[in-house]
Amino acid sequence: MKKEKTIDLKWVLKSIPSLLLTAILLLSVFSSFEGVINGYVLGKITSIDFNNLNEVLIFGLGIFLAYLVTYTSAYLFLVCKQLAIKHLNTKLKSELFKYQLKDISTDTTESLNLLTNISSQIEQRYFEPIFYLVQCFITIISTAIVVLGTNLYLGSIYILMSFISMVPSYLSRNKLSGSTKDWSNKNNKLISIIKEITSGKLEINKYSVMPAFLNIFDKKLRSEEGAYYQLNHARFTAQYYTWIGAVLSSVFPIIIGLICIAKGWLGVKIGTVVTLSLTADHVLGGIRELTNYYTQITGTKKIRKIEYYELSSEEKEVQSISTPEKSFIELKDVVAGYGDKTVISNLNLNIAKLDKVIITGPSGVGKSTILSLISGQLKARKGQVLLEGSPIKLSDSILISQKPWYFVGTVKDNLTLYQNYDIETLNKVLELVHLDKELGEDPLSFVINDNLSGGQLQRLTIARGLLRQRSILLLDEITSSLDKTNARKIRQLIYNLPITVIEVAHNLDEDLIEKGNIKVLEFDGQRLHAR
Ligand SMILES: Nc1ncnc2c1ncn2[C@@H]1O[C@H](COP(=O)(O)OP(=O)(O)OP(=O)(O)O)[C@@H](O)[C@H]1O
Repeated sequence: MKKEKTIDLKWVLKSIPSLLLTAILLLSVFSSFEGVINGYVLGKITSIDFNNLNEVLIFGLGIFLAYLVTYTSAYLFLVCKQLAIKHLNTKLKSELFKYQLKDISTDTTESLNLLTNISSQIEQRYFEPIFYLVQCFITIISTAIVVLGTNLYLGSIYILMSFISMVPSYLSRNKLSGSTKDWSNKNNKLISIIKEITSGKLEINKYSVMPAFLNIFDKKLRSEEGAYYQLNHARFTAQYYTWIGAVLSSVFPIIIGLICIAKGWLGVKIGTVVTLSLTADHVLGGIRELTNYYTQITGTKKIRKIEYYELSSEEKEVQSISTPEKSFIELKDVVAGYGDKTVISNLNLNIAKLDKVIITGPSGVGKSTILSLISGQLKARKGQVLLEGSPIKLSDSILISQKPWYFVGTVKDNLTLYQNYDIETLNKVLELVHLDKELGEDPLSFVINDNLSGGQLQRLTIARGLLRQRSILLLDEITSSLDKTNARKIRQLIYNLPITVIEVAHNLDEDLIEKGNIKVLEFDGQRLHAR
């Protein structure tokens, strides 16, 4: 099921503790005086009585405290902002990782790109600007009060004209957003090719085909760098138009002010124009910065939209459908495929409880696709995949592939996945998969670190599933990377397990098939025939 999560203002506000948010707002107010404090102090100096030393000293102390409060607030604002960003980054990365884990269709490259590049882009171009935008907004209000207090009419003209500078960034936001997404896609492709080449460097060197791969790498690199250049070019162009807007918005009010002086209108004096031009610059500057931050924020719209495909909730109550008594796993008129391609059409299959079934057939006909359907990884486009009459779930089966998953850690951790199980149960499953005697005196404490064979890892994965009492074991070509002896050993083990087994295989062990009463089904791409 396709889902979407957007990192937006509501998400940001919910992620920061309210006390910290209040502190940031208050500190923004106090630090906003930075823009007007010089003008205010210089203005006041003209009205001091220099014959009164007390008044001079009180004024001196007053301005010292005003500067101290303003700049201490500016410092504390930065500290609190960074603390808030720490909260946001932690939540963002942990949520992104969570979505990546839910989404079985994404690969490692996409996950890495999201957790590193995209999250740092969101930090720098969304989280940071939000705080500066708030600070700018408050600065604009406090300076606007001073400007309007100097001359209401001309001051209003200065402020209204400053909005011209917002137009270019508003117009360029879509272009910027598109360029950001384009760069992100190309960067994704570059990371992907780096991963592919580095993981295959042994083969590449063995067959002396490095130049061809370097050529592909160069092409992707050029494409990514080109997109990065286009992104920055779009940013600078937007910035240039913003500057032009800002120039127009500061020159027009000066001209109007000068006309007012010439005509003797609105009580404007040369001093008013000078004062307004000096202080109003901070309103303008604030608006210019505000539009800049606004441009950055809107430019991240596409990368803040996280799309993921989640399997439907496993806990959801499912409606039971009546099925023939013997049927355990049932595929009913199933249609399935990938993208535009249909691989399975109207397939029917019934497997009884504890059956041991091998599915064989030509390469590429869809045998693994049948396993993906039964494992719950792939959803049928039409028809039903049922377990005892209810839709099959991801958690109903154990799926073993050629390359079993493990992590560096003890056998116990790899079995329990940090859940609580008693030692006796753990030893029992190790015994079932014959791993109890191969890993030294204390097999549960054995540390796995690239030191187990493919077959041992497959058996460890089976034990992991047996521990969780899964009733179906799905095997996808597990013996293709094992030698004959090991392949036979693992099959003997599997065929004797008290659960339902479905194996996809090319190489069959006819001896075991006969002795174990194993059913062999041949898939020709259309139907499954008993051999
Ligand atoms: N994730 C995927 N995305 C797109 N197409 C896929 C995907 N997985 C498989 N296919 C395509 O579906 C078809 C069936 O693939 P599948 O792996 O099920 O066949 P198979 O019979 O198991 O093949 P083999 O015996 O070679 O492993 C193939 O044409 C394959 O290219």
